Amino acid sequence: MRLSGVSLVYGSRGRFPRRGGNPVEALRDIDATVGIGEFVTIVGPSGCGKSTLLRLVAGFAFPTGGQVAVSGVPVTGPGPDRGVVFQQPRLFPWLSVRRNVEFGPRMAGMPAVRRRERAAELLELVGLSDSAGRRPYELSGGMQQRAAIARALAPDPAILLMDEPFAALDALTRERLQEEIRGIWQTTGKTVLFVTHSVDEAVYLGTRILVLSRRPGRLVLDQASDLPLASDPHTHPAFTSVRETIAAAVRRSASDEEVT
Ligand SMILES: Nc1ncnc2c1ncn2[C@@H]1O[C@H](COP(=O)(O)OP(=O)(O)OP(=O)(O)O)[C@@H](O)[C@H]1O
Repeated sequence: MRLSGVSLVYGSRGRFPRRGGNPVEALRDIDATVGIGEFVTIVGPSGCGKSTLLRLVAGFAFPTGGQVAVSGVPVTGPGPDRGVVFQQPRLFPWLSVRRNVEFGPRMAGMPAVRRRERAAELLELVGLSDSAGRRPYELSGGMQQRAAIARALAPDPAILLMDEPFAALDALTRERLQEEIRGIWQTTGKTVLFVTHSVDEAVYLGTRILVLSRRPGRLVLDQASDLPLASDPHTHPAFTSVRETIAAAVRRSASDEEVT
């Protein structure tokens, strides 16, 4: 995935019109390349354009400058190669968990037997096998978010885009899901782009951490993190130093100083 000189101004060129408002420059001149299998976290002050960046990769919005390309092809809209998980699970309340997971493959015309197998594999992966027949409202917030992850993975996308997926969960559930998404990433080998407000979460999960400045979002730090995957990164001495580097960059970006 490559972002080349990506800028986005809401309300310019008649796109994303803001009634009665001035154009809002959300992102400015972002250059980044994300390799296959990377887990890239994006962190930065509120309103700096993190979600906008994800929406551009998802194909829900288009840059007003520069280009977003996936596998060398410019993004022209959403596609089965990119699965999205939002802060709210957005499950279909009238469908069972299994049918929610099967929804994408069903739309893509996958035969019923294969669809069922796929849903069963994914529900096992996210630990929801026992809840396959339940409706979303019968599940806790954490379970709903697990179901949303399984649904996003159902079309077997190469890239998983996650927009603050654990922000609405209680601390304990959030920690558990952070651990689980690391496991899922290791098992599936997906490329993950993960937006978060939390420096700890960004450092815990990311093999690479991107820090955006306050609006208009510019890339002020692109930090690789080589914390060992086999162990709990929190317990690794490097965790604290990477965390401090990222936290300092976020603090500086929030106060608009340049990060060198
Ligand atoms: N459709 C829109 N029209 C106009 N302005 C928008 C639109 N969507 C977002 N914005 C503005 O663009 C800027 C970036 O928004 P975005 O949601 O991408 O930031 P964010 O970093 O994800 O924010 P947060 O961390 O608070 O969720 C904000 O100032 C926001 O108000």
